[in-house]
Amino acid sequence: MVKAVVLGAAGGIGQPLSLLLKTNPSITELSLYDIVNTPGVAADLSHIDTPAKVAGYLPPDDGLKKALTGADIVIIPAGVPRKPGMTRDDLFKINAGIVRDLAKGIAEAAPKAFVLVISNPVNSTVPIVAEVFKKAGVFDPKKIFGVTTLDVVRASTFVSEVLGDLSLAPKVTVPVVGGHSGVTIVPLLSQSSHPLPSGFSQENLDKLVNRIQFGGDEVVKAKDGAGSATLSMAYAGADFAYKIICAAKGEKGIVAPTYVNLAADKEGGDALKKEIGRDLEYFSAPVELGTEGVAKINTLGKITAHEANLIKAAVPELATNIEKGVSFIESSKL
Ligand SMILES: NC(=O)C1=CN([C@@H]2O[C@H](COP(=O)(O)OP(=O)(O)OC[C@H]3O[C@@H](n4cnc5c(N)ncnc54)[C@H](O)[C@@H]3O)[C@@H](O)[C@H]2O)C=CC1
Ligand SMILES: O=C([O-])CC(=O)C(=O)O
Repeated sequence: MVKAVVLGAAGGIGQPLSLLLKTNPSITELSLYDIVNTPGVAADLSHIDTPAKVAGYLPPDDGLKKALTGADIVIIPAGVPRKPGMTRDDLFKINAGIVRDLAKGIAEAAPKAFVLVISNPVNSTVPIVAEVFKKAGVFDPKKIFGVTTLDVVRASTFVSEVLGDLSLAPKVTVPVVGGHSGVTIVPLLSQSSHPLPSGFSQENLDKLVNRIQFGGDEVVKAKDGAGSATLSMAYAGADFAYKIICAAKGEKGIVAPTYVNLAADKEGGDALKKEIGRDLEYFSAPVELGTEGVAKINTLGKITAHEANLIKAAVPELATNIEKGVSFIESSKL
């Protein structure tokens, strides 16, 4: 029995994500919460002939609490998306408060659930969830994840395009580490399961790295004011949620990059901090998932001098983003 909850379920990501979760036969209960429209989305999805029992909730009558009670996994795509010209950090003003209040609800109604944060800016919203949980006395660093899977999905796709064969995309794996915004997104292309063509120039490598780092902007620009990535994000979010569920059920050897509190695995986290040369509290690293969430944080391993420079460039911005999330909760009345 697995109960999955989507907070922000009526939105651009929320709806297709809920659809994909409904088609996942290992989910037996699917609970949809938003400030609008969830009864309709839930009624629609409930006609699909898969096992999950679907229910929609709105804020009145303790809707958040009802949606969350008994949750095994909570996925949060609630909040506003970017428009052209905005950075993810520009979303902090609105999304920080939304994520804080939802985290408070989770800490009260489902403190043991796995929490997957999609809402941007992820580099700051994950610390926000963690700080709310700390204040509530229910913090378990193994169970809170920033979803960076879309960066991994993009890297697989763009590398397979470079290789001239999109049919390779599902098999190409590239660890993408750091965080989830601009230069904090660091693809370790030297560790790609499918190496880049021999003679691939530095100029082309720079272009490829830049495309992975700013893939979100590519979509924001193409949507021209109508929001940011929703369908590819729903795919990525459902994929990561499925990995968490499989690992929770005891499947071994599932490793995925995700943005976590490095205290989740002290030994691995400390080794990673040494590698990156800074005592960051959060970082997206390849994480081995287990029955309790984070089982092991892997280090970056062998990287090139160019990749080391990308990490160096990512670290100060990450530190600022983390601090911003932490101090937001320090100064919030909960
Ligand atoms: N982690 C990642 O890789 C990605 C993250 N995102 C982020 O995901 C978030 C959502 O994006 P979209 O779905 O495109 O936006 P959207 O505006 O289409 O949907 C957001 C939904 O959140 C709901 N919402 C607002 N306040 C809420 C509250 N207090 N409680 C519950 N629901 C609430 C809205 O009613 C709306 O249905 C944005 O912050 C966006 O930047 C988007 C793409 C990728
Ligand atoms: O770019 C955005 O604002 C949405 C996002 O995080 C992404 O697509 O990676």
